[in-house]
Amino acid sequence: MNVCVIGAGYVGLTTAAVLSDIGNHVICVDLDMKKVESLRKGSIPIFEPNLQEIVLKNKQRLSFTNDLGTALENAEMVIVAVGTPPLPDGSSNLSYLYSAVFSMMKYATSHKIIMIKSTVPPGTNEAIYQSLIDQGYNSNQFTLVSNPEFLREGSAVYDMLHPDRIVVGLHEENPAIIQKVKELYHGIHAPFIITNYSGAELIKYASNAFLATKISFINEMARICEMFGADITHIAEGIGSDARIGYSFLQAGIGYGGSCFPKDLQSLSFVAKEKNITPHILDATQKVNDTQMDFYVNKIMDVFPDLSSLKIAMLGIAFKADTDDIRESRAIEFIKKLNQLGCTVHAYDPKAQLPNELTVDNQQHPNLQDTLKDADITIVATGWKEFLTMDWMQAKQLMRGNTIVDARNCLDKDLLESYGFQYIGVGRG
Ligand SMILES: NC(=O)C1=CN([C@@H]2O[C@H](COP(=O)(O)OP(=O)(O)OC[C@H]3O[C@@H](n4cnc5c(N)ncnc54)[C@H](O)[C@@H]3O)[C@@H](O)[C@H]2O)C=CC1
Ligand SMILES: O=C(O)[C@H]1O[C@H](OP(=O)(O)OP(=O)(O)OC[C@H]2O[C@@H](n3ccc(=O)[nH]c3=O)[C@H](O)[C@@H]2O)[C@H](O)[C@@H](O)[C@@H]1O
Repeated sequence: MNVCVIGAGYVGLTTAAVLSDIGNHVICVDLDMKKVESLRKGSIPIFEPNLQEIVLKNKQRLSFTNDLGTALENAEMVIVAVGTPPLPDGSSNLSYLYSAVFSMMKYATSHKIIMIKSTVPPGTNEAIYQSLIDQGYNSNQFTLVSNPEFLREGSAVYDMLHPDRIVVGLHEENPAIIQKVKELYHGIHAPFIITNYSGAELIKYASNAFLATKISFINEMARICEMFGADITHIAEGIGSDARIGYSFLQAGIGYGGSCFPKDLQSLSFVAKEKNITPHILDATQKVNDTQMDFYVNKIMDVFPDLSSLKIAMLGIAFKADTDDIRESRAIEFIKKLNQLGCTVHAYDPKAQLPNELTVDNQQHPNLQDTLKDADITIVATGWKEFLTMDWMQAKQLMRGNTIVDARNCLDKDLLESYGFQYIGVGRG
């Protein structure tokens, strides 16, 4: 199928690459000239495992442009994957989405299936549909389909090739369009869930909210574990072995970050409150997440009441391992908090960069050795494999102090203690 993807970010670029890999002809359009130029040269502007390879492999079927008109010429389907970032009041900024949909309709000279992949609050697809009708477009010119995306950064290519489900939200029953969506994803095996627009929108929000709630739940349990000398990793194993609960998303730590969980929970809470529903669980989930950082900071300050003269090494800047994305990164929040307490932080990440505003008070190093040298405390804020497998005995020799803060509960506590480290995790007995 001939497809146009609007937006070449984490989702748009992965979508374009994977759809071309399974046989579609894809033109990906982005407003960002630099991004498009770099993609045309075969260079991927983000770090995402296997994405570079798949883009290069499919260059016969995958191209990039800034010109929406050209991108639309032969496209039967237009997939919209632009950002829907949070506004200060917690609601979603839908201006990029509206702008993308309405500018593409101005250029369209034939019927287009418009597939909304961006994450949007319930009611958005219906509102877009109505706006298009109000502006005089009709069903001979467009069919609007909601198709939320469930990929994770760090495994985006794999997730898109192996989804647990493909959700399709429609305005009304439309077997021909369902057939087209199946054709688009030909070769990808997953159950199709067909629903209406708000059903699809809410499946997406509810999935993220449920996963975030699992994280806040285990973080709250970790706090309780500390009071009773229990180890949260045993609790996670014990409850996870119940198939009704499952093992995933039960890793306690510094809380969830990233460009989606924080914004999607805020946005869902916002629309619920607008409809006079009090979102008790969503609010509690966010409250636990917002206070988890202080829980760690207080534990550190119990050991070091004055942090101001200490050298702190921060391993991990990205919001999680295997990505360069620093949006809503808890590691960055941690650094800001430590700066407020008078510390300078020496940071290292295999792929992510400190934002400019933090390079005034802190330093980023190109390797672990320089970061750890003479550190009083080392904080592991992101579970990169490099940190899990590094030689901690050597790290101890490089450091001045012997305190390890495991902000992801991802290290071997017993091994570190046997090396003479003082280990601070959360809920570790
Ligand atoms: N990042 C993720 O892991 C996931 C994100 N999502 C959702 O997907 C959407 C996109 O997220 P990301 O890819 O992370 O965003 P992003 O910020 O990485 O990429 C968005 C891209 O859209 C481009 N853009 C904006 N307006 C445009 C327009 N009118 N025409 C052409 N290009 C335009 C921007 O220049 C940017 O390159 C969001 O709604 C997000 O919530 C859903 C699942 C996973
Ligand atoms: O809508 C989205 O954007 C995406 O959001 C998440 O994906 P992502 O944000 O890439 O990363 P996750 O692996 O879900 O991690 C999110 C945050 O939770 C934290 N986390 C995760 C799991 C866990 O057990 N504990 C925990 O603290 C991570 O460190 C990270 O900060 C969802 O997992 C995807 O399904 C969804 O498509």
